[in-house]
Amino acid sequence: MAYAYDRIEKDLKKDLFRHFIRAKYANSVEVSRNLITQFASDLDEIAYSIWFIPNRLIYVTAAIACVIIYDFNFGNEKGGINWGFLAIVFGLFVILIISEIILFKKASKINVAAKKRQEEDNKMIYERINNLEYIKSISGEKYEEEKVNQQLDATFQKNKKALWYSTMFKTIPNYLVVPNIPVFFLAATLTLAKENSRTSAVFAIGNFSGYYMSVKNLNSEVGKIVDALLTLDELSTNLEIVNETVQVLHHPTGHLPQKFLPKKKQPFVNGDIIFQNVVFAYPKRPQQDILRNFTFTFQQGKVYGIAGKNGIGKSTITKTTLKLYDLKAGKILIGQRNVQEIDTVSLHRSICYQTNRPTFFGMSIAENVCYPNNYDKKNYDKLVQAAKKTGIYEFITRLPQGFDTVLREGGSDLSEGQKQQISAMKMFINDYDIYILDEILSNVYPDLKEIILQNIFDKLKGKTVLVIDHHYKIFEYVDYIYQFTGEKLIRMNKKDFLS
Ligand SMILES: Nc1ncnc2c1ncn2[C@@H]1O[C@H](COP(=O)(O)OP(=O)(O)OP(=O)(O)O)[C@@H](O)[C@H]1O
Repeated sequence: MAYAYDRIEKDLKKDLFRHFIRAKYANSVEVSRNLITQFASDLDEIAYSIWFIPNRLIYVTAAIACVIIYDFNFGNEKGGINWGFLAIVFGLFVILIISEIILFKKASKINVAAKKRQEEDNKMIYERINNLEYIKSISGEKYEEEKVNQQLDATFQKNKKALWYSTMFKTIPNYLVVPNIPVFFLAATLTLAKENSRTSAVFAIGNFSGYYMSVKNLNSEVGKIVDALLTLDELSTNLEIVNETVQVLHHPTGHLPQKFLPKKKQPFVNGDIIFQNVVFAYPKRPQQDILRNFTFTFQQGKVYGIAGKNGIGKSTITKTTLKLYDLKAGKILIGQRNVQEIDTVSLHRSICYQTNRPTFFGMSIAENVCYPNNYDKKNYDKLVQAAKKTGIYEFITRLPQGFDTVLREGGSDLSEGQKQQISAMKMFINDYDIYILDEILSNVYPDLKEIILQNIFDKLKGKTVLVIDHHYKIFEYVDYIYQFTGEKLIRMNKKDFLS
């Protein structure tokens, strides 16, 4: 059993662009990593263009010169034009040009395919990074930065060697040296042609066939090289990706480009949450089962209040619903789908998880509130409304940048109550299927909390809502109240409970 993000981490180890994750944090070693990658990528581009442009020119010019010289030589010897020889030469030319065209087409095809593959890889990696970010933010777990950085450094050193090896011994020779071998033959032919036309004819044929062979070899080599460059373990030689990294690094909010975010999709048909014989223990304490053969159905559209002793496992019910951890046994289904099979980002897009300890990314208030969707300025009015409903509008408008104020990572520049109010804005901006409210607004003063709760529960009508709290006043808004024991949720009489 492992933390969900540990699992994702493991997957990421094998990715080409793993170092990318940390590149989001400026001033880190990743900046230099990316610069080296960019350099290598540029070099590759240069080598590629050199091979395709000047080399072609040299060949074609030299080959035409060669034909003219040979023809003159033969013609002079035999007292006329040697049509047979000329035909052979032109025949070879035709083969050469056709092979050039095939090669060019193939190379372009490979490029298109490679680009598509890279885009897919990028998308997948961005999704995973996003998942990781979610899990970090939602679980409140501290990401093991040191450990990850050490791993990344080791990987980077390994990759650096692989990169230089590839550049020095694969890319440059393949693109520059190999195609120039026939040029040497061509030069030799031209020199010899002056002295001995028969020898020169042999050289001419040797030259053309040599060239033809090398083009043919390159034909397959191009594919292999592009592939080798792309699959270089955990390393990006792709300029586009590097540019994206640079964009991410330079973006004041450091968040991921929208095009790589997974499209919003409905991961389940309704908001029923079904726990089936769930056994769960935290990975750090595997012997201590918190959920012990727990079975329960939370129905779509109902509001549940969950009470219980400290440490009994109320929050654990919600954390397992969010797929933050693996289960020891049993299943959790949401709208008939096993949560383990639902993509984490889609799952978290459909579940609004509010706690008394909200965390924030180092991006603007507007972006934090809209996250994981991108903030669209068209939604400004929605933001204003949400801020008013959560009683934080005055505070935000007093900030010089208002909703565009960039928060410190974690939101350390806000008071605890303000964090909870800003986080609660999410409920008025985005539409979710399931809402988990775990001791929300615990630091907001009682009168304001009352107003905000009224607004929240007005908004959440018809949604599945799980409310966990020790301040039972919030349970006035719920349909059912349950007491959690670790094994069971025991239904309480609402009136008696609240009196
Ligand atoms: N990340 C973790 N690793 C190990 N044990 C944990 C972790 N998080 C919680 N626990 C343990 O799991 C048990 C249940 O915790 P949980 O947070 O679900 O309780 P709770 O009922 O919500 O408590 P409270 O009302 O105090 O918030 C506790 O004994 C806690 O110590």
